[in-house]
Amino acid sequence: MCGIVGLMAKQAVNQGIYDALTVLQHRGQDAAGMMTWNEGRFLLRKSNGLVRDVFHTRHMARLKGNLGIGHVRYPTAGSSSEAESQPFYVNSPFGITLAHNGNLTNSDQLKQELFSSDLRHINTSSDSEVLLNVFAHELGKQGLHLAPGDIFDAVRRVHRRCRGGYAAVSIINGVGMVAFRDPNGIRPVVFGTRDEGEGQEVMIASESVALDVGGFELHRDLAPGEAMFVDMDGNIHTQSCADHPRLAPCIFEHVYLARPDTLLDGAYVYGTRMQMGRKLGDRIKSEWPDHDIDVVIPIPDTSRTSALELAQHLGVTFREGFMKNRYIGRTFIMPGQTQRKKSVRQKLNAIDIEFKGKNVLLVDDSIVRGTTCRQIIQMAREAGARKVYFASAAPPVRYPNVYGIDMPAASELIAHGRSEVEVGELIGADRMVYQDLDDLKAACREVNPALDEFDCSVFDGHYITGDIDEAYLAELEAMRNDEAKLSSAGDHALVGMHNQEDDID
Ligand SMILES: O=P(O)(O)OC[C@H]1O[C@H](OP(=O)(O)OP(=O)(O)O)[C@H](O)[C@@H]1O
Ligand SMILES: NC(=O)CC[C@H](N)C(=O)O
Ligand SMILES: [Mg+2]
Repeated sequence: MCGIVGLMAKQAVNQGIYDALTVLQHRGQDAAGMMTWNEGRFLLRKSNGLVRDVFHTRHMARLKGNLGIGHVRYPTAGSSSEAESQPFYVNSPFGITLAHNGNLTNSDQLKQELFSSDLRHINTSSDSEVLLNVFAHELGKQGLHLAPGDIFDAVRRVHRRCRGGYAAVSIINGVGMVAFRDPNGIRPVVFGTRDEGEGQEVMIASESVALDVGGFELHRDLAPGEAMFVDMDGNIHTQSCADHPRLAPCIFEHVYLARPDTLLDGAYVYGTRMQMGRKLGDRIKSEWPDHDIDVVIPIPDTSRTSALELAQHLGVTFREGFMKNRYIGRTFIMPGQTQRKKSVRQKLNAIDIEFKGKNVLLVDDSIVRGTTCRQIIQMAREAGARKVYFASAAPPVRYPNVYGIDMPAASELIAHGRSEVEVGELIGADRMVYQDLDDLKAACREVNPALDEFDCSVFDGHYITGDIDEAYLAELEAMRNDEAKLSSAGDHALVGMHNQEDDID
């Protein structure tokens, strides 16, 4: 769940891309990058860090041009080296740059094919570099003069070759901007336009909030398997490029990943989270009608929307019992468990008077590794709570994610192989309440009834791309568990080939 943005405007795009990336920062805090296109040349700045730390005034001044793409990264493949931050670039054919949100599940096989049949070299361990090269190779078959149909044909072959979840935005030197979404629509991507008197300007982004901030009118989501091409005059061309498209978006976007003010596949995330709160309230009403909850307390930030609705639905007082340090980012998407653990207490502090002598129901949007809830329950007890109950607006997370969320190791998931009651005992709760998976789906459908299928793999272990088996998951776990990532942390010292001398500071 990285964030991507593409912008074609009538004036310089650097500031517009920067602003969009800051709005998408919640999708990736590890690295940020921007590639602009100016008079036939690409200009790049990318580095590890938050948007505000990566782009300084001197970088912004050099990122010239009316066309560009940007990325905020939360790695799910390869290393966290700067060299694997995005956008990526390849010189043939034409000169192409690409930014990707998602994760390819057949990237090893593709890498092999790229080398042995397509005569292309992949220089990093990033699956995004693989995706770019597959796209480049397929475009190369279309000849020198690209019509929209040529680009769509190339994307069609990309879909045939690539497996997994992917939303990508790309610039082809001198030709235009391209975006495409995987045939299952797992990862989100939307587009919109703005006209400030000089003609149509186009923005493509992971979430509609980026368009809101830039003053763009949202047109719609890209459909699963659909590609979009914006020519150099700003004309938009779209075409479905998948053989069997079906919409099965990642339901975890609604649970945690996306901002509440985002509209995803026709459903406001704010609305779906409210419905999650109501459904959870219903479950408490039916399974625990004689509950003795005095107060409902959210665990900021993401659970707030559901917790407030749950409290109202139950008719119980809602109170903000934890104060959040606004200068600490999201803990779940931090790279290592030590950092994640330390950050919970740095981020959240209890307000004693809301806990003293009370039976509190703490509500979180989800429990993944259990890092947050274990410490929060402890803090609630230290603050004087009599009973500490815990509710999760999502069902138990029991299976790894392979489509762009960094949950690669089942053994690190607190609910893996455990019942709901066992999780409650392990985290030290006096009672545990989880959302039911059918209720979670129903919560989303209540906001947009057209949403039929979802990728719910982290909850039900069903991988909709059909290519995931035990061996794949075992290999992924071995490669990307926290310890393995820690031992490759020295990768930060790698030299990135992308850096121009004046990019390095
Ligand atoms: O069980 P865990 O492994 O701790 O993961 C789940 C927690 O992590 C997320 O919070 P985060 O701090 O990332 O972001 P938020 O401020 O948006 O809630 C999520 O909202 C849960 O609180
Ligand atoms: N979270 C993502 O979308 C990650 C994109 C890509 N797989 C990377 O690791 O950079
Ligand atoms: Mg949270």
